[in-house]
Amino acid sequence: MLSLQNQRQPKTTPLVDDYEVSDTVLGLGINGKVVQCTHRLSKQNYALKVLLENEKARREVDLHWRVSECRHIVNIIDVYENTYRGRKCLLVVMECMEGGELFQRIQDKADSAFTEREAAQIMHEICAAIDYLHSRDIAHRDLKPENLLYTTSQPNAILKLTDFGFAKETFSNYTLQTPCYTPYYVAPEVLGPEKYDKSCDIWSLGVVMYIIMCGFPPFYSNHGMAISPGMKKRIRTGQYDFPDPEWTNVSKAAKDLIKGMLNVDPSERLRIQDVISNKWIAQYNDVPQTPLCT
Ligand SMILES: O=C(c1ccc(-c2ccc(Br)cc2)o1)N(Cc1ccccn1)c1ccc(N2CCNCC2)cc1
Repeated sequence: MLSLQNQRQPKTTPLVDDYEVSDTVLGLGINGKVVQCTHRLSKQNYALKVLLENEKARREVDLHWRVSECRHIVNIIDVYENTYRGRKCLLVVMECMEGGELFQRIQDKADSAFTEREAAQIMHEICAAIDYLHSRDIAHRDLKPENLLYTTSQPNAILKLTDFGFAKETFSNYTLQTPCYTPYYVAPEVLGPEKYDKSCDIWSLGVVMYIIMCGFPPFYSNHGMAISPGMKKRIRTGQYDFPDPEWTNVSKAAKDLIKGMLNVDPSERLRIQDVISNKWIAQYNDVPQTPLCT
């Protein structure tokens, strides 16, 4: 069902008329690569994401465009639909996030991590982005530190969510407005399959919070491989802990919040409203500045 949102239309004039495209690859998204480009008139630098035009790419651009005003989501400046080497492409011009990835900042901390208050502030910014999405019935579905970028490398930089390659609308196809089945026979999964898309964002949020607090993930394979049967089992059964020395001085509030997000039962798992209103997040300025160094 095509959503009746006032969808913006991509420009069909050549992007190269307005921007000079450099071959500096800034990153690789799920659906396409990101290069740097410069606006010819303002000389301003931007990030350009090149997507081969298809249904998936159109959905990514449509969903990202709808939420692009959020302060904690990478803004879309312009979208062009051009034919490039005989292929129809969607060219997405976005603000240039010169501060790099949250992943890099965590790695730069090497084996330590952030102070508990810095971690709470980072979580507050990510929660603002997820809350903006979930309240508009959109799930991101690929929340990870690599998709969280800083505007600049300054201390007051803003953290923003990007890469909507896996994003999905989560509206239920059975609402009071469209009772398309006789209620007697409608199956439970028809009434609300989508809620699990949103709750998988909360699980990822729990993993991200765990990593920014201690510098390593709650679930990992013991030989540093990507995934292993043991790791899958530990995720499915929620088998993780808060090992000393990294977690010795961490507040109970922070650990309880992680437990609420890493609940293996999606229907029991915290919702974004529970997380964003949690004291540890809401009053991140009052969170103790406990150094989380190992
Ligand atoms: O995969 C990781 C890993 C460490 C750090 C990260 C990491 C992941 C994403 C981000 Br964003 C940022 C950091 O991942 N492993 C598993 C592993 C095992 C064997 C060989 C290679 N890797 C890991 C390594 C060490 C620890 N420990 C350090 C000492 N205290 C106890 C925990 C925990 C996990």
